[in-house]
Amino acid sequence: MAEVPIPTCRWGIITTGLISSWFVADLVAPRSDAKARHVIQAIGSSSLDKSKGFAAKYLKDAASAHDPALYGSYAEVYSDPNVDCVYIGSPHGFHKRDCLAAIAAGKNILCEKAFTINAREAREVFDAAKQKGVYIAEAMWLRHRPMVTELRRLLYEDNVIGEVFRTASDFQMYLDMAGLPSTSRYKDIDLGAGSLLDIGIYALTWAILTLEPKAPAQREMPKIMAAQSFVDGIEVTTSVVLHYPSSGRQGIVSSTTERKNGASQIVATIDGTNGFVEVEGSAPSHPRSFTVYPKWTGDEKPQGKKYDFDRPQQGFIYEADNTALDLAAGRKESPVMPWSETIRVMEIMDEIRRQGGTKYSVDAA
Ligand SMILES: NC(=O)C1=CN([C@@H]2O[C@H](COP(=O)(O)OP(=O)(O)OC[C@H]3O[C@@H](n4cnc5c(N)ncnc54)[C@H](OP(=O)(O)O)[C@@H]3O)[C@@H](O)[C@H]2O)C=CC1
Ligand SMILES: O=C1OC[C@@H](O)[C@H](O)[C@H]1O
Repeated sequence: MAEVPIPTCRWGIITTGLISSWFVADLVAPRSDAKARHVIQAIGSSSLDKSKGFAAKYLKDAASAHDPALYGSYAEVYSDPNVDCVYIGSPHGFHKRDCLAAIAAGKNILCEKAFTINAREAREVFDAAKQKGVYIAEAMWLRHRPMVTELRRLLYEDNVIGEVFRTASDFQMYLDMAGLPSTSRYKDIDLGAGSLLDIGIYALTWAILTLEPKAPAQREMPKIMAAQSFVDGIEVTTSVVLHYPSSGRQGIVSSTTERKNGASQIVATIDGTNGFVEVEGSAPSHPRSFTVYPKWTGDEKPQGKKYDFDRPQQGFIYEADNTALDLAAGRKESPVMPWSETIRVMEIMDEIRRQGGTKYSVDAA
């Protein structure tokens, strides 16, 4: 039988920081059941030396050996005709700037979360993408995991825990704020510092994914009650209650950079009238498996059924494959994370910040 060709995506990577290293490492790792082929076509950084160092470190053993073009600027990546899609891994405070520059050059884009600082910036970027006719999507990689699709099927088609009434998710990541330089993206307010946009967004995503069965195609704006705490002007803890008027479902969503997730490996809990689900992993961004339990009525925790999933590297390959498939199909939006859903998430976070008190300078614009 003739082999069905898989699409190839030639990526231009913007920045050489942590997330770019994770993304690239996953893309070049060998695998057998590839839905798409990924080529690291170009790397753009604030300095050529950093691009060279990044390529030497993360691409030297790559099975898909391909020498990327190495640039000492982002603009050279945007104007490289061999780049199909730009991956933006700059701090969130620069996402609008970097997206608009790539769009102006006619490039397709996968941009890290949080997509922008606020919903207004996100709308501006999507308007520009629409006018230019390019693809753009927020890299909310959690939504692309096969585990999430299976969990939602079990919750809302098989109704394995009865009526879902509540989800709780907490993202804890200890940061030694005093020890960080003032230029760190975790500390510089103009880069988008604060736990909500950085890690709370994952806890929020777990609530949306498990409380709204048909999102993003059909969704409901929850009522929001939120509080935030600050150290030296930077938000370090956010707690939110979401309440969905039509179903009564509640989300309890929180994030903190003041405390490390200790022994707990539970990153989200979903409660239903006949049972509950615990999602296991090292953080809400890194789920590993989930276990479906019957209703807990006695003293002992009941026996659950565990659903384990393949863990190809960190799991960035799912969003990368879907981006390549979107581009090959000529789509301008990701069906997994469409523009309207990114805007909705930003609007929820805007409201949390309005109640909690986090203000970024661009909010005033
Ligand atoms: N999906 C996920 O799991 C993760 C997503 N992220 C997201 O990725 C983005 C970047 O995070 P992360 O990689 O951890 O950040 P890093 O600080 O590790 O890297 C950011 C990179 O952006 C570039 N940059 C440009 N200007 C600045 C500046 N003024 N200060 C700092 N960096 C600058 C630098 O690259 P250069 O010098 O090469 O231009 C730098 O290496 C954030 O939006 C974050 O939310 C982060 C971690 C995980
Ligand atoms: O997205 C993220 O997940 C993992 C964290 O290390 C990081 O700060 C955050 O941006």
